[in-house]
Amino acid sequence: MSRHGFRGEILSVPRDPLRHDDAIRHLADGLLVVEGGRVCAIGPYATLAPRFAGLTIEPLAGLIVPGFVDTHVHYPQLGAIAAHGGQLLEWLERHIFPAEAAFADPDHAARMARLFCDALLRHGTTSALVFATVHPGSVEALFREALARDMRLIAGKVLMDLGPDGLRDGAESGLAESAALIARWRGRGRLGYAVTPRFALTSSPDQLTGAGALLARHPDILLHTHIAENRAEIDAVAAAFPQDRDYLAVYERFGLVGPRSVFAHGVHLAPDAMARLAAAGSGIAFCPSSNLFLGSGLFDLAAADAAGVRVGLGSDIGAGTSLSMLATCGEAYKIGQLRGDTLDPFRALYLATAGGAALLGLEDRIGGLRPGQDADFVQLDPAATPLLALRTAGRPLAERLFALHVLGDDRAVAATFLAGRRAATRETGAFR
Ligand SMILES: O=c1[nH]c(=O)c2nc[nH]c2[nH]1
Ligand SMILES: [Zn+2]
Repeated sequence: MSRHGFRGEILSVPRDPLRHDDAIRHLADGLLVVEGGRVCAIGPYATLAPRFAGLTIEPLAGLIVPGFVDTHVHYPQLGAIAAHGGQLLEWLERHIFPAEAAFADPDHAARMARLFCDALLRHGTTSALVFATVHPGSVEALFREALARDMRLIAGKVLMDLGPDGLRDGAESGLAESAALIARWRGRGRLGYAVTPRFALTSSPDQLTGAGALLARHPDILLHTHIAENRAEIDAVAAAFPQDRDYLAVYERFGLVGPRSVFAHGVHLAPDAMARLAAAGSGIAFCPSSNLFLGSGLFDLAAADAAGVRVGLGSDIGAGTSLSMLATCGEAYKIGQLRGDTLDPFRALYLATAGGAALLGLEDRIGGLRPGQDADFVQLDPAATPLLALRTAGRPLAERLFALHVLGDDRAVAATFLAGRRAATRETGAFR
């Protein structure tokens, strides 16, 4: 197997800085050695290079970080980003359901899947947990594009037998379609499947029961849904499920709350629900730009941390306002400011990389640039714009990183590497 080296400034945060003093790995002049798509070695150039005589070494300017992990994003909503007016339930009806209905057309799904994968890579996102639509073809289209690029995507057909006209499956047919997708795509490339009920309001008890059974039957798949995002949504769930003590209890009753469950938002979870999530080993995708855009509320990261709930970051396009996980870190910081809880830039990078990987059960595979992990990484350009250049020149690492969060986006991603191969550059876009 051929080896290839990359030399540059390398930063990774493989463990949570909140819980580990030595979490930050910084190499001012580092060497990353890749073999067979995996990290073979990583360390200071001066000590590592002599161990790899004859190695082809490519210098990379800027800052090398692990590929970003977006733990909650809706690919069919890419064209509905920045839709004006209305909080969650109204926004879904007005903007999102019509956009998703268009995915009944396989050609549209194929076009949007291509655009989405290209866009993820241009933003430095190499792994993601993705909502498709109710149409099985929307998952097929996404998996085809991700497989062709060797991206690590986890996705699922949306279960919504109580959805609006034109965007509904049957309780049974939706589950059968999910099972068929699992059988067809499991184990191909770096793809994964998530059972994906939209939220408690759009699935019947029969469908939620079946979702729980499907999850129990397949120990390698995830559960991906929304929870406690918006006050009106929570009131509607309480009215629809009067026998359950809170929103989480609905999912608990149907066997949907476990160590492979990822819940988007959790903005309005009471301490008791946070504690139950932690005890179950479930995690939350914190989606700051979405929560601000829809006026949903301010996620309490400190409460999740105190309870011991695993957290990753999500762009939540189309409610989110940027696919960039750099920008998402910046938005998470602003929510922290409004809560009196200052988010450290290294912790933010952890949440956007190894923390997200852990949320998806992929901590051994991605997120930390550790030997043996997939060599998915990003070359950031701290001087991508005149303002970034002004703010980062000669500054300490923490300041440069924070400036990238607040001022950066896809413009600051010079190149994205998948399994050690250049998969996109700022100049050329993504390669197919
Ligand atoms: O942010 C969100 N986006 C959605 O598409 C959705 N559906 C249910 N709840 C949701 N929240
Ligand atoms: Zn969402």
